[in-house]
Amino acid sequence: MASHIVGYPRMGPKRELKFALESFWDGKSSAEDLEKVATDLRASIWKQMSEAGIKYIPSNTFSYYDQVLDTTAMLGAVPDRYSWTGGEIGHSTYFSMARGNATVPAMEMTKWFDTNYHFIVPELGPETKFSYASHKAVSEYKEAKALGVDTVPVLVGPVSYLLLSKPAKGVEKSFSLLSLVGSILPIYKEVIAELKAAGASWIQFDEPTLVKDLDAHQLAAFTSAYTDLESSLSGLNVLIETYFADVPAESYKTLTSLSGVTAYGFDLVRGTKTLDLVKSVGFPSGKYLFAGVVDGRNIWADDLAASLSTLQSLEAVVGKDKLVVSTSCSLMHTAVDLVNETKLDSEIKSWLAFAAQKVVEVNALGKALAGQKDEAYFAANAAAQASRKSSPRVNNEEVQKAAAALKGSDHRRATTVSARLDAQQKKLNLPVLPTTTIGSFPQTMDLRRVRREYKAKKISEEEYVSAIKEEISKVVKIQEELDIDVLVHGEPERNDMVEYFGEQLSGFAFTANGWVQSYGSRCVKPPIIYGDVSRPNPMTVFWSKIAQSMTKRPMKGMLTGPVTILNWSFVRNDQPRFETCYQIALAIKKEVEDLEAGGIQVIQIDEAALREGLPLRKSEHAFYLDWAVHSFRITNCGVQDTTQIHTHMCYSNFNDIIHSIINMDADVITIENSRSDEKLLSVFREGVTYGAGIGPGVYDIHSPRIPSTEEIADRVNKMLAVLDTNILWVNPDCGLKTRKYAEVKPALTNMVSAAKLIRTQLASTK
Ligand SMILES: CN1c2c(nc(N)[nH]c2=O)NC[C@@H]1CNc1ccc(C(=O)N[C@@H](CCC(=O)N[C@@H](CCC(=O)N[C@@H](CCC(=O)O)C(=O)O)C(=O)O)C(=O)O)cc1
Ligand SMILES: N[C@@H](CCS)C(=O)O
Ligand SMILES: [Zn+2]
Repeated sequence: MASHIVGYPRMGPKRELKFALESFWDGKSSAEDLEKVATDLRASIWKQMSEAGIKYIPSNTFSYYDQVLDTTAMLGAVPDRYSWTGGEIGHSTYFSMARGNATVPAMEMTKWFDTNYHFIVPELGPETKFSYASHKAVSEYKEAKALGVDTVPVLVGPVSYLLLSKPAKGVEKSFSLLSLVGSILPIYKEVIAELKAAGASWIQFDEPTLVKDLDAHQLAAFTSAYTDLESSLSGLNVLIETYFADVPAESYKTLTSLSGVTAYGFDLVRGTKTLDLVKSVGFPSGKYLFAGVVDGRNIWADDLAASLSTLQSLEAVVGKDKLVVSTSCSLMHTAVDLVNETKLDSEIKSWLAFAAQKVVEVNALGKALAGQKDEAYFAANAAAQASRKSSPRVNNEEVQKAAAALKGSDHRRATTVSARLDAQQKKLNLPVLPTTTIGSFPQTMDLRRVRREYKAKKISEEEYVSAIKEEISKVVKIQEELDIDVLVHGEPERNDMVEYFGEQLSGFAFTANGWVQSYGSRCVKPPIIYGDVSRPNPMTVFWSKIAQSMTKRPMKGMLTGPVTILNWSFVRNDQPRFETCYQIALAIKKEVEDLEAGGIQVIQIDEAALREGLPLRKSEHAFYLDWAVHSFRITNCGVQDTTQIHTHMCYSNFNDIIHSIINMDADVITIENSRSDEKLLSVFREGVTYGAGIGPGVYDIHSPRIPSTEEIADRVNKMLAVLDTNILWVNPDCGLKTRKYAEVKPALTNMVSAAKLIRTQLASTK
């Protein structure tokens, strides 16, 4: 029985690619140095899969930055502003598109479906010229072949590529991206011809948009694209890979009717309904089913007995020789190798499988189906599954009871937001258009070193506390000098806004090397939620009280909300996500109450990831929003009217969920906005009644650019045209942790000047 891997992490087990990239970008190493690291990483991945016995090993899933950007490079679809003059796209043009350069900003980055990975959004218009400008897919295929590994080259499919693109500036309203299908297919045909000439016998097209709600026109694009490619593809086995959810029934029909396609890959972890479709509707005879039973989005060891039983039931439908065991999606969304986790305790470790271990699981399932079951391996797996189910570390009855008691009730603060804002204003006495920041201040090398040395026990607790206090005091002073109204402590004690809380909550484990790529060279280390969640001790109160003691101005307590902790962690798969979310909500509630008791009058509960956690299919939105918003309200429903609750959100595409946001019932919401002013403001223009405080970001923190006072004032004035003066706050888009002080100080100076300028104008027109 054959086995297949959809894709593999690129960063390397110790983030070798990250360090090579950053060193190259800093001019500290050459292109050859970078390429050598990349070549070695690819070789070791192919070797590992080949030695494990995987039959269908992917190539071209490596990337220097992003696979969608690689496709843009392959198609030569470089926006004019990068002044590319043709030929093979080199590092300079490629990284300029990804990161911008001294004169030109980067292309837009957005979330890859509902993952924490970001891709670079192609910008296409009627004027875009396409040409075959990156031979990466072919050269990687040849590179593997030279190492003795015959791989399956992977391409982002043409229809998903177009559906994930955005219309170039100026043609936003008038242009249909799918009209370009005829322009990009000739390039795909050139790539296919070269792959065939190089000896490829399989090709994989990733078409993940097939799991979304598609209309008839979009579905027709799949039929016409693959019909057009059919003759070029003849002689090749063609796999269309879908992932992240089930394929809707209508799309399943279209997909399985495509001619020229040999195989279909389905995510059977998040797409259990596809499993039902295969069984009830049927599967085209003679075609291969790549059954994604091993979860690529998580770190749990597979329940091999359960997967084997699923696979056996599929065998009966598609035939023994047509079933291929696979991962649910690319393994790039999970951690790399459990072998490097030397500090994780052995019981928890026995429950886990990272990418390297998942490759072994896929192969073991394939062999078991072929009658060569490794009994010892399966028995060890069954024992680990049983130990996880019954472990007292997983189950905490008290927490389960408290979480169960939450269901069915509303958990809402007793008074209206306007009454609360009045009560708070009496205490806080803020000016109109109060200024604030989102939480983090620049994370300098020194600060990272202090945290690292403390973790490694190279400095004492005393030295650590004193270094962090000094940093907080510096940040407080800067804000007072800038005359910001509501201060933050700068989050210097936090490695990451989710990992930091995970490290302090019970029911969480954390890794030493469990990095997952978030964008480019940036990685996150999601904590692992393995058991019922509780908060043994206060997590932020110590630092918040110290920070508040340094100033007379209000100091925001700074927490990450339950939905964001959930969405950015590896979550347990033995209970519904909402159960875990309610448990985290109760833990954060205790922290909120302790902050309030400690004299903190303004508490921000970040829900940066609430929007991105929205399910891919509309039919599931209402249920998610209901428990997500409820979880947020649980955290703060018990505070006094005079305690001001803020929340902050990134990715401001809120128009479709504005009523849920209002329903969160926060006193103030700060929103990332500066790249989409118009979008956000249009909601309010359309007459949505909004009475809480709101701070749409007035400048983009992702860019080193310093906004002028006039520019910020102009933005604020635009907002005042649709929002009441007494509810508007002035703040940047998001936290400042990735910026330098040389950028932050002038930008905030201009922000405060803009607020003061408009306050004066408002006072004179009264
Ligand atoms: C807001 N965002 C976040 C997301 N997800 C999260 N879980 N957290 C987020 O904040 N998703 C959406 C966005 C994504 N944005 C970012 C932005 C920046 C990063 C980033 O910079 N990541 C760092 C690692 C962060 C971290 O945990 N650092 C630790 C440890 C530092 C470390 O590993 N040091 C090295 C040595 C390096 C050195 O400085 O010498 C080591 O110890 O080996 C810390 O700061 O203490 C990154 O480097 O990629 C990610 C997502
Ligand atoms: N408080 C966090 C929010 C990031 S989304 C920060 O400022 O970094
Ligand atoms: Zn943010």
